[in-house]
Amino acid sequence: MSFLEIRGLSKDLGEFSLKEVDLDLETGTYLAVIGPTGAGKTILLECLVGFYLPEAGHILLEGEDITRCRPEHRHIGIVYQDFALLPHMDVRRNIGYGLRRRLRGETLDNRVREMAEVLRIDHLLHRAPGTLSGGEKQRVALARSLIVKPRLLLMDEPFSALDPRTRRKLRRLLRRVIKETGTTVIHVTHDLDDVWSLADEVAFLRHGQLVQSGTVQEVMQRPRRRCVADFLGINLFHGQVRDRRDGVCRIQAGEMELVSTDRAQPGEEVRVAIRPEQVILAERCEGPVSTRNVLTCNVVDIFPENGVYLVELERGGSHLSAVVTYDALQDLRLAPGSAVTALIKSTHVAIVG
Ligand SMILES: Nc1ncnc2c1ncn2[C@@H]1O[C@H](COP(=O)(O)OP(=O)(O)OP(=O)(O)O)[C@@H](O)[C@H]1O
Repeated sequence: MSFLEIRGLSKDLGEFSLKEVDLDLETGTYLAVIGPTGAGKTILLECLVGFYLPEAGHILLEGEDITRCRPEHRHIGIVYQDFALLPHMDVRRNIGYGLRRRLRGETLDNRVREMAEVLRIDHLLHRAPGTLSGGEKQRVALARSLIVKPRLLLMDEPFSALDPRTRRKLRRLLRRVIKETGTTVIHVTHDLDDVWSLADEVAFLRHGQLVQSGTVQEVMQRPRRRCVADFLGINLFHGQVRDRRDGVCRIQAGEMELVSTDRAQPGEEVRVAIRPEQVILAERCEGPVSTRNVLTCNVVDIFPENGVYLVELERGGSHLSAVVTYDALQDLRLAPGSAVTALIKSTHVAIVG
């Protein structure tokens, strides 16, 4: 039995439906839920917290079937992108809100102060939410959710309204607090940095369906479906294993022959994933090199992206993306129509199924 078991969870909202989602989560695991906009990530969280009752399926938390439980009986916390603080209460009362019926006076005050210290907002307890910065509000929202020791903490894009520096600081703080408290988390995000720096596992949703889930390494490095690869910006090819010898497989993928250290049987149909940042570009390649994949390509297009450049290459009708810096772009004199050599280590050609 897993800590959280979601079985065949379906919710029909007319124009959109969540379709038979199955998911298992062990205690203390941090799961990131990713996927294109409108995939149903928020609706999944809202079914878990009890805002929506599913038409079919079950949610078992620590073995207890909570599918039809009222939200307040589930002991599941939720943190939203817009913080959802109570504007007429100061920070102290906001943080202590969930404990107000169980604790009073000094005991409540002490618990609030302890949690505020953990999140480094103890100097803000007297302030009204309206006077806080975005990062401060989000720390108050986290403190308010964590103080009740939820069995499960759900977060819906909690950092999206914050600037990149605040986001980085808050991620570090959150990682520490979550590990210290042993909280199990499901975090919906569009930011792949959240996935890399916080999550143990990832689930990818699309059109209301769970397409792939697994460890961060499995999903982020080895997408098994085209839609996941496209979302993550990873090259994915279909091919057939021609042979396997000397510890490597030779795979024919369209006009490209790729060499991989991963295992597969000769004749097997496989999918192969290559991360764009693991494609090295060179003007030409003369003489022997240790890299097993040396492909002469044409540059189709070049796009700036996050401070680097994405170079779209073509070889015999197959397309391959590579990432280069501005300096490399200049040094190699890359431009649409120019020829370039792509070098990929056989350890970076991942057979994903
Ligand atoms: N109450 C509702 N009735 C009908 N459709 C709804 C309802 N709530 C949400 N939807 C639709 O369901 C789809 C999924 O919404 P959801 O908010 O879960 O997507 P998401 O994956 O969280 O997207 P984003 O990444 O943009 O936040 C959307 O097309 C949305 O318009």
